[in-house]
Amino acid sequence: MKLTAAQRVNLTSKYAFYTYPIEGNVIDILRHPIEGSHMFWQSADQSRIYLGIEPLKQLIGKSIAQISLFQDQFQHKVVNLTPSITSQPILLGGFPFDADGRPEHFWGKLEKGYFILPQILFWQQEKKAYVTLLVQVSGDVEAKLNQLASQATNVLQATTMDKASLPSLSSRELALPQWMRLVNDSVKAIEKQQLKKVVLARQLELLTTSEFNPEKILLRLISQQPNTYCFLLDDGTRAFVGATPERLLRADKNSFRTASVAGSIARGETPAADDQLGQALLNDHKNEYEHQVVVQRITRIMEKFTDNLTIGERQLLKNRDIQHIYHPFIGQRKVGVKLLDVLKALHPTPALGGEPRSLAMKWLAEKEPAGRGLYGGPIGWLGLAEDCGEFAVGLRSGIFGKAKGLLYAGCGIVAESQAEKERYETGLKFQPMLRGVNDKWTTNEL
Ligand SMILES: C=C(O[C@@H]1C=C(C(=O)O)C=C[C@H]1O)C(=O)O
Repeated sequence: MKLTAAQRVNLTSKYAFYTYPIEGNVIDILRHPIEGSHMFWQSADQSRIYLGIEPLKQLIGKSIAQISLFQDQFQHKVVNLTPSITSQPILLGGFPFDADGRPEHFWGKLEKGYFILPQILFWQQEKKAYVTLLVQVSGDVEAKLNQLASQATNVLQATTMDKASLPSLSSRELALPQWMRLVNDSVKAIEKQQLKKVVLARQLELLTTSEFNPEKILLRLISQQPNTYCFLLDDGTRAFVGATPERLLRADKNSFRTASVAGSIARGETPAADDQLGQALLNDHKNEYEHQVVVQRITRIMEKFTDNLTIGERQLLKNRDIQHIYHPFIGQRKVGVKLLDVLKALHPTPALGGEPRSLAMKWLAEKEPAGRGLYGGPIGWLGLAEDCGEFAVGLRSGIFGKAKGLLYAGCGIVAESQAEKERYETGLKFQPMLRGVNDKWTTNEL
């Protein structure tokens, strides 16, 4: 297959980029072996898919402010703004839940944030697939372009990986008694009115005698979990993989969108049972309170950054294994407000941290049994030329090495919480990843 250039744009005095239409779809490329650092991201409505490989830059352990500065510096160099936002250079990656939180060394280079500026970006919009190549304009540009084009072609033409058998697995809930005690201690702190809400996470360790294949886990998640953001961020040694239902922020030219997602219950086996569970969730005082804490904070923040903020109707967000209370938010961007300004103000919402924010973060950093790495952090893409992009909350996820994986799940604790019920709720939240690792497996077997 030969790539025929559709469009060349000299975006900056330093970079040019070339976009080519390709056949097929980007998800199928995941069936080919991909070496080195790369990231895949698919929006929950599947309207936008990215697969970035061969990074020109890796930005490791950078704060939101530092990534914002990188974007500013890039924008200052822009001499020719592309007419379409779809084929501009983007950063792909994730921020940590809390860079100052408890360490968890298993995350390796990903632990405190990891972004790539891919030279080869496969992307898909409205069912059409493209590849955009980013070339530095110095030296022999033609040779560099040819080199990248042949690398992209090799990936497109590689032989599909075998349908390897599912790995043999064992699992272990880590620090469970300690976590249950922490639920009780958190309830006491809430009763003393030190805290209003805090979200406690725990880990499930997976071990295999063979090797985990993160791409295959991702492919299973894509087919098993419609209506979720599916992602994989791989630095070459560790892969963070997940299928999250929660939008943190989407920025288009004129609007910002976010969502409150909090309050959870299982799915029912029949439509009637499912409906009954959904109604029970909507009518439950504890879950509604957990949700309202999130709505109030998000409203306060979004009012600062948008005009005409609209909060959509309260509804149920249903995923394969779990349903949540949910409100969509949309507002018009105020002039001069950047995506990352809003992201910094929103993260972490009380759906993942707690209320008040700083007290909850201190509580988690001191008391949670393990560090979260990128779990619960923003994961997504950022347009460098035009300030658009989308970040989801990195939930229903896990970090994988060759023979070990760590899954994470959390739940909101308020005064009415009971440790055993919260343990059950986190069990439900492990389920999507367990299914992704091995579709014959459910938490009932833990
Ligand atoms: C913390 C998680 O989920 C978050 C907590 C929820 C809750 O407490 O009900 C619901 C959705 C998410 O905002 C998780 O999945 O790990």
